[in-house]
Amino acid sequence: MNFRIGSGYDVHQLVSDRKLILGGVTISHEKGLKGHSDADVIVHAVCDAMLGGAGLGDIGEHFPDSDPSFKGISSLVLMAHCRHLLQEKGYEVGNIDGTVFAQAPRISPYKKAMEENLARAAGVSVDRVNIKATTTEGLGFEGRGEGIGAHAVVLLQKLVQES
Ligand SMILES: Nc1ccn([C@@H]2O[C@H](COP(=O)(O)O)[C@@H](O)[C@H]2O)c(=O)n1
Ligand SMILES: C[C@@]1(CO)OP(=O)(O)OP(=O)(O)OC[C@H]1O
Repeated sequence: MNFRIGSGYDVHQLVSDRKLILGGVTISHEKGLKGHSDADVIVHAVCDAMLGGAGLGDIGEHFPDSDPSFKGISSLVLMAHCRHLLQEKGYEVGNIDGTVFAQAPRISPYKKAMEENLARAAGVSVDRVNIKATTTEGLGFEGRGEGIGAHAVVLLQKLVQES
């Protein structure tokens, strides 16, 4: 198979005593996301899409939250590891499309920096990464500012064998 596709979804709770890190960018906000790692919800969704596309399970299976070595870790480090797992299966990232569901803060000023960080971790050029954001029009847990959700789709392509 030359191509495979994966999807990922994640949610983290917004709490007062944490930094808000999205796509590897620290964003000034009164609350941050709670988690064992840096709780970078969009990177987690991308990791799950990478792993799912390759038939490699999910992020919690590879990086359990019971493991102290992952406490506070940058999720971009976990994503770079996912890239190596894909390589071992003979795949590389084709493109990444992700969506952040957040009533606040405004994500658009940070999208470019997020795309650059994700591209670096995936080992692809930045034109292969797209990050979108949407409010939920005040509805649901994201709309009430209780948490942030993220969804991602990742295309995987077969690595070209060098002759
Ligand atoms: N946290 C967010 C949410 C949305 N945006 C940008 O606003 C535009 C409109 O969003 P809707 O809620 O009406 O879908 C859209 O272009 C989003 O990129 C944002 O920057 N931060
Ligand atoms: C990333 C990991 C690992 O530190 O922890 P969290 O930051 O809590 O994130 P989550 O999306 O709940 O699950 C994956 C985890 O095992």
